[in-house]
Order: sequence, then C-alpha cells, then structure tokens
Amino acid sequence: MKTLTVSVASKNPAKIDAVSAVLEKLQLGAEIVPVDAGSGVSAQPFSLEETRQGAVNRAQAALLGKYDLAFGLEGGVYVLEESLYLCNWGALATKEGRIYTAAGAQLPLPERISEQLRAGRELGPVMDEYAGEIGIRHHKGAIGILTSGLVKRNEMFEHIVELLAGQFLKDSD
Ligand SMILES: O=P(O)(O)OP(=O)(O)OP(=O)(O)OC[C@H]1O[C@@H](n2cnc3c(O)ncnc32)[C@H](O)[C@@H]1O
Repeated sequence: MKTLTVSVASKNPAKIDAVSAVLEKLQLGAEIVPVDAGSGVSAQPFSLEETRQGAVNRAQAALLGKYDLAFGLEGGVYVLEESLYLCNWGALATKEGRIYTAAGAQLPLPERISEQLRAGRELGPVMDEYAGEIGIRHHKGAIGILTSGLVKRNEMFEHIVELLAGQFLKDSD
C-alpha cells in the first residue's frame, strides 16, 4: 500500500504528538509533516462554532495541494450559563475534498481565568500566569492544570484524532 502523507496544521508539540501517537497505533506507516496553517478565526476563539471553524480552516489550509490527509486542531472557549468552558475541536481534510470533524473534552474555567479572557487576553499566557509555569499550551495544557495532570492536552487531542481517523477509516472500508 502507498504510504499516506499526512500534515498537521501546527508546530505545537501537544498537537503533533497526538497525531503521531494515533497514526502509530493504527500502524498506517504514515509520514507526518507539521506545517504552518492559519486558523482564519480569532487568536482566542470564543464559541464552539468559531473553535470548530478554526480547526476546519487549519485542516483545509494544511493540505497545501500535496498531502493525502491534513489534521487541524484548535482550542477555544465558549459561554455556558455565564461560565466560560474550555473546548477543543479537530478536523481532518482529505485531498478528495472530504472533511471530518470531532470535538473533545470540555470543562469550566475558574472565574479568575475567565475574567481575564473576557477582558481580551488569550488563554495560553493567562494559564501560564495562573500556574506559574511557561508554555503550558505546548504540553499539559489548561486541561492538565485543571485536572491535576490526570488528562493532558496531547492526550485530549489524541482522543479527537481517534474520532477523526475512525470516521475516515469507516468511510474507507
Ligand atoms: O501553535 P498553535 O497550533 O496555534 O497552538 P495554540 O495552542 O497556540 O493555539 P490554539 O488555536 O489551539 O488555541 C487558541 C488559543 O487558546 C489557547 N489555548 C487553547 N487551549 C489551551 C490549553 O489547553 N492550554 C493553554 N492555552 C490554550 C492558546 O494558547 C491560544 O491562545
């Protein structure tokens, strides 16, 4: 079978590691290439729709007219009953023009963090300040900090990538 070429629309290790882990598990022998691909939405998406759209835009942009498959993964927040929730979306684009989407874990953000996002700041630096660490978004993520390390950002994205790859494999049966 021809080796699949797969791009990931990010240089963020939490996202690249998630795609690598799932493709390894599936033993597809795919070659993974991290590429820069803009989300086309705000730096801090503020709704489920916007976060999902960011993932779709990234996946489509990352095909670059030369990869078989491209994954776009996007983190954002949305408002539910006056609280801000962390949300995560993924999209898988195929060179034939198909798009698969899936969402991952969602959990409420502490009010101390939410108020800073409402004031226009991005979650990445706000999370670093909150936890007294640097570059949280590149490894354990907000979800890691808020779950005492029980669920890390790469693991959360792995689940999304499985939901995407699973839908793709079902269609390829
Ligand atoms: O390099 P890229 O792929 O852009 O990854 P990113 O983490 O910077 O960007 P996202 O588009 O996934 O997330 C949008 C914003 O929300 C922040 N964010 C989202 N999820 C997060 C998490 O779990 N932990 C920390 N910051 C997060 C992130 O830092 C951005 O400011």
